[in-house]
Amino acid sequence: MANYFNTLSLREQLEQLGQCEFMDRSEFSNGVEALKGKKIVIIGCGAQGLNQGLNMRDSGLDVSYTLRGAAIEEKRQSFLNATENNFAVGTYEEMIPTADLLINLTPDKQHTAVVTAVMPLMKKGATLSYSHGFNIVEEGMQIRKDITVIMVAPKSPGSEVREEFKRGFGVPTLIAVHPENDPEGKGWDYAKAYAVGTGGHTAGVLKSSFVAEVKSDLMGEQTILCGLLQTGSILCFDKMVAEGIDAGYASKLIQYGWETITEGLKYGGITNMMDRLSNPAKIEAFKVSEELKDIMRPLFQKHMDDIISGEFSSTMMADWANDDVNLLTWRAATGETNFEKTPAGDFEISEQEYYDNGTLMVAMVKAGVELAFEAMVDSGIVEESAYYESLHETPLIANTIARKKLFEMNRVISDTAEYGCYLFDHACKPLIAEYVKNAPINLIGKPFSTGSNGVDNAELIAVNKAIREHEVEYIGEELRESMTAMKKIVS
Ligand SMILES: NC(=O)C1=CN([C@@H]2O[C@H](COP(=O)(O)OP(=O)(O)OC[C@H]3O[C@@H](n4cnc5c(N)ncnc54)[C@H](OP(=O)(O)O)[C@@H]3O)[C@@H](O)[C@H]2O)C=CC1
Ligand SMILES: CC[C@](O)(C(C)=O)C(=O)O
Ligand SMILES: [Mg+2]
Ligand SMILES: [Mg+2]
Repeated sequence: MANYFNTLSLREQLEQLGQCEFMDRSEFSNGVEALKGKKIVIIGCGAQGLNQGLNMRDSGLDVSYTLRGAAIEEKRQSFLNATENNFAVGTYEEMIPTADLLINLTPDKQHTAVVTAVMPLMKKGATLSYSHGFNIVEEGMQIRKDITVIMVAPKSPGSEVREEFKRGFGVPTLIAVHPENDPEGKGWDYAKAYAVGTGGHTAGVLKSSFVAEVKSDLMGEQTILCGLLQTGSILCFDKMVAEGIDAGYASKLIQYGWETITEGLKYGGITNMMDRLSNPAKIEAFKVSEELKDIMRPLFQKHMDDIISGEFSSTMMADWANDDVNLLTWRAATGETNFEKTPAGDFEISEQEYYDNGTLMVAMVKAGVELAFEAMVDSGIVEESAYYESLHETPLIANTIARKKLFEMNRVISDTAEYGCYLFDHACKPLIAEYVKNAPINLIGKPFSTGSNGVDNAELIAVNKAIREHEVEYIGEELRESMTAMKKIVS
């Protein structure tokens, strides 16, 4: 199998990378109709499998699960996830021949083996769905020609796919139909109905391509969504402790701080997050973010370049073939960091204090969102997609850190995201460690401005203008207009 993207001509690559159309809510007026009465079978009941299935069942669809034999015999967690939620579960042989829509929600590393095993059992004319297109795009998986191949990719961890749905909202979702596999022309109707079933249409759906989803998803998860939150957590914690701040306080400020400050981001973009700071802190955070952007820009660009060229996927697949040695080593090292090992202390921290004492964290988020957005757009990824993959999803990942720190984030995200997160973190930490170490103490753990809140008018006006005029702010304002059902998480 060859990397599918690399087999395309440059013209085709650019065409597929740029495929992205924001779908008006009226396009979902038929709701889940196209899948009503169809038999939906999900393979795997993990982070996405369980939560997508719960949403789809609540939306009136007929959902059941198939698991590999050993998972059923040994009553593994995936079996318990499905049965404790009263879903029917069966072996591949029992369930797959009955499926009209078979949804592959196993880890990406397993896709070639899983799809090879299930394909012969699929009935003629059935549909196969993915929530991430790595197997098709980076591994060049070939699917039987009578089978329709679609993708419904929530831009969110599985846990938040469910939590947002229960709040009456959803998560932005990319849908696609594989151009090589749409023999009956039903792919888009199925993908649309599926996105309604998971609640994605309430947040925004992009009609995209497998290629655009894969290249943007890998970039978001490696850099701003997971990689930089990990680097920032470790370095900000060590900095505070080195400056004599109570370790329990530092641990709590970071564990819950990302969630709190990025809630401001989700509601009103970088502008709103920065507006939550005092004027002097905002001016300082702006300067720091510009300096961090200059230091980190080459790293963000390298990740984007390696993702586009296929260098990243071949490196990760080499690790898969090497028993995940890098992944497991990095995972163990993360567990040994001081941040991870220090429990959050018993401190009351108000919502505003997370901003006031987290100027450096705000600057890191601003720098990371803007750099990821810029690198994606420079590579031909459409702004809407780059926005979902950088700004909108950051708070959804931050929610997982609030639950159980980096362990929880890396447990909940996919195997590709976990690998990419560590890869970025290991390159980013040495790059910005000195900068963070030498930063003034009042950038983190203490309020930036303790005395006067006075600032120079001209400087404040220039900073506000620069913040508001970044492209991510324009597209964000437009996309957030249709997010009328968005609900508050941090109160
Ligand atoms: N994690 C996330 O939040 C996101 C994931 N995605 C995509 O969704 C897909 C699923 O990822 P995710 O939910 O993280 O996966 P998980 O690792 O959470 O789930 C794995 C499930 O697959 C089963 N499984 C594992 N190995 C095999 C195998 N060899 N054969 C059959 N079943 C297997 C496991 O069951 P058992 O081991 O018990 O057999 C378990 O039920 C991926 O394509 C991912 O990129 C997309 C967006 C976000
Ligand atoms: C951010 C990681 C992700 O892409 C996701 C939750 O969207 C994943 O692969 O887990
Ligand atoms: Mg993703
Ligand atoms: Mg991903």
